[in-house]
Amino acid sequence: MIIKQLSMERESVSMWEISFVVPPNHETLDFKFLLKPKHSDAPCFVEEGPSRLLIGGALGEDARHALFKLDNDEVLEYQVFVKADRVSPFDLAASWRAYQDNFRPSSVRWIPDVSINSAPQTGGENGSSAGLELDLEHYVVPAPSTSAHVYAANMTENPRSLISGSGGSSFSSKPKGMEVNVPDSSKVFPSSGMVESKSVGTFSPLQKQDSQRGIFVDRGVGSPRLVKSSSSNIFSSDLNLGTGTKNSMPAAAGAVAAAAVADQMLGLKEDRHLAIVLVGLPARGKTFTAAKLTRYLRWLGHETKHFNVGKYRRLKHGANQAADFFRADNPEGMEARNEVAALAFEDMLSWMNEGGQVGIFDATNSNRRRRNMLMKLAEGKCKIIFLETICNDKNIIEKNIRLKIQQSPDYAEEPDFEAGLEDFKNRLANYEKVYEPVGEGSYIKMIDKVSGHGGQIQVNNISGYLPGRIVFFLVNTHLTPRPILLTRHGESQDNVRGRIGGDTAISEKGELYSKKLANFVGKRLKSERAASIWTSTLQRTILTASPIVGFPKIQWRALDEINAGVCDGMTYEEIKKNMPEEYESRKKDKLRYRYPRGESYLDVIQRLEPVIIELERQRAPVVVISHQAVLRALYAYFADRPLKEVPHIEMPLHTIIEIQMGVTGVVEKRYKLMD
Ligand SMILES: Nc1ncnc2c1ncn2[C@@H]1O[C@H](COP(=O)(O)OP(=O)(O)O)[C@@H](O)[C@H]1O
Ligand SMILES: O=P(O)(O)OC[C@H]1O[C@@](CO)(OP(=O)(O)O)[C@@H](O)[C@@H]1O
Repeated sequence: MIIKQLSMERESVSMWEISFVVPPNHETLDFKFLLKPKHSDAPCFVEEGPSRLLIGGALGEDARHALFKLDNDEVLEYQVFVKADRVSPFDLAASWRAYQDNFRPSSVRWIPDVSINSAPQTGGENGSSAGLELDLEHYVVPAPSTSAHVYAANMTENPRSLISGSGGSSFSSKPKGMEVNVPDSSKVFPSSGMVESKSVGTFSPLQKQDSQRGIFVDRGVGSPRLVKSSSSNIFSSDLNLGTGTKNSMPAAAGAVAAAAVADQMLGLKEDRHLAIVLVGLPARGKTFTAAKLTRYLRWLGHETKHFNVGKYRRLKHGANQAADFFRADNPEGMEARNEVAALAFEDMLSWMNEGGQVGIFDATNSNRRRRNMLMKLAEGKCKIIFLETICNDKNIIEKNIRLKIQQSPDYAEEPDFEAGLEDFKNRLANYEKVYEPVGEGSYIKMIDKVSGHGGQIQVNNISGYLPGRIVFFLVNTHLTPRPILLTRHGESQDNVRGRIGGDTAISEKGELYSKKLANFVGKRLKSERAASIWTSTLQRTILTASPIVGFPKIQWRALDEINAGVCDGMTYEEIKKNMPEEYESRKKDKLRYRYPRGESYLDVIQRLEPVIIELERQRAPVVVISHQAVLRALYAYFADRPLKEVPHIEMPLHTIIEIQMGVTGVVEKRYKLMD
């Protein structure tokens, strides 16, 4: 679209920009121009006169000037040349929504209209018409803040003993060169982290009180009872087998699979805590892998923490240590590095002693001496599995290194990228000289997992439920970038009536969404050959998927909505009235509450584990059309949200959540196609 301003209004060019607005029946594609203040949030103005028409997907040239009456009765007149091969209904609809919302342009659903003063003279390659290609951006709505762009190492545990006031440190001096720009993870992403109650199935003080009063109804996975009773402590107290601490393992009744709980009960004491010790040269994806594994295990209900020795080093010795600090023949550097490694490991052991289950210990740990030191520290306290990441592809390593210079706090204060690069390569060379691949103990080696061929996993001396799951997870994960689109079905007839569960068809509005979704998917995945559409086995998702063509559709029972058991088909009001105890129990603990003869959110998470593994394994895009509770659980995995938040995550109808899995982790984008 080229917009030419009439000469008399030249001075307004810096103040206004033109967009368009479409009346509510925008499917007919008539529209009006919209004059938007360029640099303020003030209301915008709709063009005077009759609507313009979009004919056959193309906007013919319209010689009519666009007239805008401003508040002060001033009239602005523009000559607008439309030069677009195609104007998308999506653009127009989005524009209408932007107008509808507050009668002002939305900075979120930004409309790539052409600002008056940057209009190209003629429609060349760089002309604005390109901006009018169907632009799904118009549907973008803000996603809740996530840690997606935060360097994973910054999200790891804060050193107990290096943080002022926590005491117990072998470092008595104040950290020198204290890193100032390490974001406090709780501030960046308040919800990152763990289930604060330390329990996903053990009773919390709250539950205990309630159960004593006979109110709380626990139908956690581990509970044998279905009847309303003060049953919450049956499972968990029996399982308090005694590390002698207040958070004794296992703490996962109702959350993790029974086999894991059994392992915790029957295994040796030291086997009840697991340390996954990363091994590898710098820039081999250790922190990346550690963060991903932490997210997976937490989601499954295992208490897991990520300890990054780099963070300890930065706090103790400053962020800008040059490559020499990492030389094996620099005794001071070696001592300092071993010291912070030991400190981080001790912190991890202390946390395990307080009930922590899996510690992910993230450092190079690249020679036997260091690993021996860790094994000594772990003796009788936890089981160690080394996880080595090996990469033989020079191009990938080069890319990783460049990414590291950009992301790592080590180079945050190095303005010269090339200087940073050289220093990091020298550091790497220092590590390479003394690197000894793992050959001892229990280990998992990930070799060339990032190559196009998927690489391989080597495993030695691995047993037990959790190590087995970890291996399975690692076998299936990869870094091929691809989008995963999550959406609820279009509005169902039961949604209209406020009834939960059921298996009704979709409403008229739901049908409209199914068409819009099909359009969206067609556009978004138009260049994807191998994408697939996953639905549940319930009508409302299958019907929502039906207008989508050109992609295989798969029905998963695991994607069916939370089973509301005896409450299926009721409204929340009816449950409150007829089964007040059930209603209250759910309100109190929506995560653990299990509907009589139905499921809890924790049950849903457990049954979704194969879905997560399959989503990790797929290399092509996947569209998941499912239900509110199920999508909350899936989303929580990708967004690294703590379990306690899962039942309360907003999961609106008619909105697509796009998860991009790629080299820097998980990035989210949301599109709202309609209300
Ligand atoms: N298994 C892997 N092999 C090689 N590169 C990987 C692997 N996993 C992730 N990466 C990539 O390596 C980059 C740098 O990883 P990072 O975790 O910071 O390295 P490290 O902790 O080993 O220094 C990541 O951004 C990711 O793109
Ligand atoms: O856990 P709550 O918040 O009740 O949400 C789950 C409920 O959402 C509903 C709608 O109320 O899901 P959906 O329509 O997406 O299948 C119910 O079927 C389901 O019981």
